[in-house]
Amino acid sequence: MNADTMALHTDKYQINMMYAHWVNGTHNQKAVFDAYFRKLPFGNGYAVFAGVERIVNYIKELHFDEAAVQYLAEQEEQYDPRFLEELRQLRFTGNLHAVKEGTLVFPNEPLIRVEARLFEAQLIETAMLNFMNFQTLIATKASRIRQVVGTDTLLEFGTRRAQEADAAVWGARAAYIGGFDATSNMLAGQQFGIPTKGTHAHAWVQSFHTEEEAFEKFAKALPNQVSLLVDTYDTLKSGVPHAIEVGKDLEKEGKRLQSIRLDSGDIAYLSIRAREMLDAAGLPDVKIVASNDLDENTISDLKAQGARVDIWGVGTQLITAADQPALGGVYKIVALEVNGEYQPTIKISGNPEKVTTPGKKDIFRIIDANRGKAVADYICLSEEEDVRKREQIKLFDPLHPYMYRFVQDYDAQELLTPIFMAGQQVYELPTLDEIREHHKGQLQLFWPEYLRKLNPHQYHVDLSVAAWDMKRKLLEEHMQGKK
Ligand SMILES: Nc1ncnc2c1ncn2[C@@H]1O[C@H](COP(=O)(O)OP(=O)(O)OP(=O)(O)O)[C@@H](O)[C@H]1O
Ligand SMILES: O=P(O)(O)OC[C@H]1O[C@H](OP(=O)(O)OP(=O)(O)O)[C@H](O)[C@@H]1O
Ligand SMILES: O=C(O)c1cccnc1
Repeated sequence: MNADTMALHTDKYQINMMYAHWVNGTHNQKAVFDAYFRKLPFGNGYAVFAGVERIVNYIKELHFDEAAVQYLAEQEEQYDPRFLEELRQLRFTGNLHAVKEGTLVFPNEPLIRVEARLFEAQLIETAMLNFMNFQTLIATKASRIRQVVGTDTLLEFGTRRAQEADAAVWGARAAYIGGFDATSNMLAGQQFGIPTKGTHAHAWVQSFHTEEEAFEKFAKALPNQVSLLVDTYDTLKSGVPHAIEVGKDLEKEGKRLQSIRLDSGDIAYLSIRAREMLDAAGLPDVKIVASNDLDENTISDLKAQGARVDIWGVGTQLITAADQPALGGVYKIVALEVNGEYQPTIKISGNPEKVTTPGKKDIFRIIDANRGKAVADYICLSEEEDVRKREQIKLFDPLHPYMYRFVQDYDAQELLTPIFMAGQQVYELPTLDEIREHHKGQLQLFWPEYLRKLNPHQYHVDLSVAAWDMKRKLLEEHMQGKK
C-alpha cells in the first residue's frame, strides 16, 4: 500500500469523532495520547518494538487527496462540506515521541506518545496501532526464535503464508530486526536491503526425469549458490547420496556445495544421519538447512535431540505469529489541554489493569550502574524533576504499592525519543543494521532470567510517586462522584 494514499486507512469512528469535534468547535484542542500494550505475547518475558519507520512514512505523507475527500463526501453521514475543506488542509502538526525500533519493551509503558490537536491525534490511532501491533508481534516472535537457536543461521520463509503482501514484506523486516539473518522475499530485500537467500523447491526436482539430473543441472546453473533439497523421494537413500555426488563434482571445479535442505520427516534423525554421510564423504563444510512448520518450540526440541542443523528456515509460524496472532496494543487519551494547560484524564475500569495512567509521561530504563543491567522501567510525569538528577528513586509495584525499594546508584536511559516536533520530522531513521545492533545491545542489558522462552521473570514497569499519586487522586475523585 502506498504511503501517500493512507489517510483513509483509519476506522470510520475516527472520522466521525473528528467531525463531531469540528462541529463542536473542539477539534483544535490539544491532547496527549499513549500507545501501549497490556500483555506480552507468546508468554515471552519482553517484546521487541518495531513499526517506527512505517509510522514515520505514514505521518510524513498524511493528507486527504481529492479522491479521499470525494469518497467522504458520499458517506451517509453527510459531512458538512466545510469539514471536508478542513480535511483538505490537514497535515500532522503535532509532536510524536516513540521508543526506538529494536528496543525491548514491556506492558503498560507508553511506546508512542502523541501530542496533537484532537483532530489529528484521533485520525492516526488506527494506522499507528496497525503498524506497531503487527511489526512488534513479529519482531518479538523472531527474537524468541533467535533465543533458542544461538548462533545458527535463521532464514525467513513466510511470504506464501503471510496475511497478504504488506504483512509479508513488513514482517520480513520485523523478523530481521528480531534476529533473522535473511529473507526469501525479494521485495523486502530490495526495499529494505535485507540479505536474501533461497534454495529450490520439490518442483525443480520433479521437473526432471531423475533427482541426479535435477541436482546436476541446478549446480551447473548456480555454481556459487548450490543448495539442494534432498527429500523429494528418499532423503537418506537417494537425496543425500545424490547431493554428495554433486558436492564432489563441484569440489573438482574448485567450487562447493553450500547446503542441503531437509523439509520433511524426522529432522533430528535425518540431520544426524545426513551429517555423518556428508562428513564421511569429505564434505564437512556442507551445511544442513531444515524447514517444515518450525517454530521456537520445535527448534528447541530438535536441538535437545541433537539435531545437526546449521540453518533454520522458518515461515508460517513466524509470519502469522501462529500461537498468538495479534498484539493487543491500545491508544488512550491521557491529558487534554484546557486554557493552555494539560489536565490529566483517566479511563476507569472494573479491571484495575485497564485503568489508564493519566498525564503526560516519560519513561526511563533504570540501569544498575555497577552491574550494567536493567533494574526496572520507570514511568514519571513529564513535569517532574528530571530522574537523572535525583539522589535516589523509589521503585514500587503500581498494583501492589506496599512492595517497594530504593535505588541509588543508577543510570536512567530515556526511552521516548522525539520523532516529530510541531509536525516536522526531527528523527533521522537509523539503518536496518543499526536497528539490529541496537536490538542485540538491548538483550545484553537484561539478565537471562527475563529473556528465557519458558516462564521468564517478570520485568518491572513502575510508576513514579507523583504519577501514582495523580492516578490515585483521579480515581478518588471518580469514586466520590466528582466526575
Ligand atoms: N524429531 C522431531 N521432533 C519433533 N518434531 C519434529 C521432529 N522432526 C520433525 N518435526 C516436526 O514435526 C512436524 C512434522 O509434520 P508432518 O508430519 O506434517 O511432516 P512430514 O510429514 O514429515 O512432512 P510433509 O507432510 O511436509 O511431507 C513438523 O512441524 C516438523 O518440523
Ligand atoms: O513450513 P514453513 O515454516 O511455512 O516454511 C516454508 C515452507 O514452504 C515451502 O513448502 P510449502 O509450504 O510450499 O509446501 P510443503 O510444506 O507442503 O512442502 C518450504 O518447503 C517450507 O516447508
Ligand atoms: O528457499 C527456500 O528454500 C524456501 C523459500 C520459501 C519457502 N520455502 C523455502
